[in-house]
Amino acid sequence: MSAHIAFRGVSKRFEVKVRGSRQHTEFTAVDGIDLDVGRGEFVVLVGPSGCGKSTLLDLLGGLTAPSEGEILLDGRPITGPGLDRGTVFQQYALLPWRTAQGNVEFGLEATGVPRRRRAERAREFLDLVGLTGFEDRHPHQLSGGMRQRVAIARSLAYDPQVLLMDEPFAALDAQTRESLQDELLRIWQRTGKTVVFITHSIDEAVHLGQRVVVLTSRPGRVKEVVPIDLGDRTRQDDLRSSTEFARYRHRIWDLLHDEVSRAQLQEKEVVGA
Ligand SMILES: Nc1ncnc2c1ncn2[C@@H]1O[C@H](COP(=O)(O)OP(=O)(O)OP(=O)(O)O)[C@@H](O)[C@H]1O
Repeated sequence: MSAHIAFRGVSKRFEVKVRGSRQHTEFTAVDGIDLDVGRGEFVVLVGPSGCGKSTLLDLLGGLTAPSEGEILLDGRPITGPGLDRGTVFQQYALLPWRTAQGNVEFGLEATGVPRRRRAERAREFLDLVGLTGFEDRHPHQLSGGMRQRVAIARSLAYDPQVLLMDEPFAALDAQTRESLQDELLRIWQRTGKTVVFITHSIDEAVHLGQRVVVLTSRPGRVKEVVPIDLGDRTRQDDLRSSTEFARYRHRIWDLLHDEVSRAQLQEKEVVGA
């Protein structure tokens, strides 16, 4: 199961206090976002710090509502959180007192799946992320990469249509990160989910995305959408050192470079204000 996502003129403003006064002012985090993500597509969002990437994911998750515009999931507006969307954050967000198995089952408890079926399903998805044999370990007995695999298994087990990933591999070492990227691509191919993935890493964006959406500095707008045509990445050993990979990396770096400089200037203005 997967779903089509449509952002239609989405803006998000926050009320913020004016420093040194009781007054509030409006702060535009993202502005006029129009974007379609196809069923089963893997889209990566990149942009300078503070450009509104997490805000967009919160909107998709239904944790906040747009100030303008709407987000449609298979044509229906998102009005709140739901089991049709699963989220994986940078921090593992696992329950420390539950085993890997217990954490994955936890995700299923809200869905009304009977207990025995929950256990089977949890085992199935722990197997999918390569954790067979680790079912009974608690989070503190697992490595960072393994914990993130549990988080992915937990999100997939209740069969959401969309997987939302907010820098899920940012806290991991380079090798673990690369192997989890490959694993995620294999899981995506097997499950056919629509994936929206946020990262600060250009390499990660090129490696994972079928399209990379480059956002402008604050307020976040779509600067450019770059289609990445690298074929089936799971079948190529040394993709990251290929010339096409380098070309995409350079293209996105170019697009981001100006925006990052602008974002740094904005930060200086805020600090100096
Ligand atoms: N609840 C809130 N109230 C006020 N401002 C907010 C709120 N949430 C986010 N912001 C502001 O909106 C802007 C976008 O934040 P967001 O976290 O979406 O950016 P980001 O691109 O994910 O940043 P980073 O890459 O650093 O994680 C920031 O300037 C942030 O301070």
